[in-house]
Amino acid sequence: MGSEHAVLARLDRVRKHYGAVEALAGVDLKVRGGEMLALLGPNGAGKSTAIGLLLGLESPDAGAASLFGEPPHELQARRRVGVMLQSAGIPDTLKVSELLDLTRSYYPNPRSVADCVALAGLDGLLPRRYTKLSGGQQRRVQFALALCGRPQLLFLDEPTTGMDIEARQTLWRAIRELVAEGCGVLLTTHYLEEAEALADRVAVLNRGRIVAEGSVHEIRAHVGQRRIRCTSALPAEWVSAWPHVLDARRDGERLEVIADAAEPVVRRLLAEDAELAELEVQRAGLAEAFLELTRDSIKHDDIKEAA
Ligand SMILES: Nc1ncnc2c1ncn2[C@@H]1O[C@H](COP(=O)(O)OP(=O)(O)OP(=O)(O)O)[C@@H](O)[C@H]1O
Repeated sequence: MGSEHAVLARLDRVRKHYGAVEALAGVDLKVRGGEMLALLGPNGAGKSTAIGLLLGLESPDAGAASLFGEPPHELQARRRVGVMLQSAGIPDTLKVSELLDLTRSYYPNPRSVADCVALAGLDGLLPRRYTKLSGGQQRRVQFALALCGRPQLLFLDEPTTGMDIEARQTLWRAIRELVAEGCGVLLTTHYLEEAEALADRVAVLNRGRIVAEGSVHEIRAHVGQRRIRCTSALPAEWVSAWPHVLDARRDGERLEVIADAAEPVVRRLLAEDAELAELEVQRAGLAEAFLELTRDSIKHDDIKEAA
């Protein structure tokens, strides 16, 4: 295996409790070079805890965390990492240019200011005071600070929260460029389209457990749901009561049906409505897969807890 896909960070059977809360309940995770891993999960699933352990900000109760094969708190390992966390802890009296110069000075071979500005979309922001920037602009500066040391591994904890579409697309472009250069990226996000657009692999965390892991395609394939769209006058409430139909809704003339099997539903749609047109059947997206996976595991846990 080339160094490109070497494992840069890993959790091995990691458990972490906060009092009675089991934040991670035996998690295995690997982040490789030249790859983006998206860590998805509902609020409180354990995503930030996993990142905190990989960065050495927290210690596991059991199992092991490692960064470049070393304990994560080792300075040598941490120098090779760029981090964008939800709480930034940035000194707020400085201008953006001063923040960038200061952070670049920590690294032996930093990226040029011009590169950082281009990658993070900081045009016009360098002379501005960090505290006076909008939330989305501050996130862009945090991204520049995360990448200015030429990290081999980037941790991005909900990086695009508060960004407008253009800023989000600039960040996506930059992330793709960094991954193509061989950087490993661990991304957490609540925007599933972000994971769908960027991730090579997805791990879904729920209640401290990995409930699914694989490519976006594999995660989608985990669930058998199909999305059926057509132009039809059939009432959505009626269709939603048919066998195999999980949900049906109307958007103007278009009827959208989520089903656990496409063929019987399509046959009945065609039989009930001779005028039906523009029929499309798709595998459901990551959002549906994610909801189903996390819903199933909640049910599963509830059953186990009740037993
Ligand atoms: N320092 C702490 N003290 C006590 N409980 C904590 C602490 N940090 C996290 N927890 C709890 O551990 C669980 C996992 O939290 P974590 O922040 O890792 O979730 P998350 O997946 O990052 O959530 P979000 O999407 O809301 O950011 C939650 O129940 C949370 O309340």
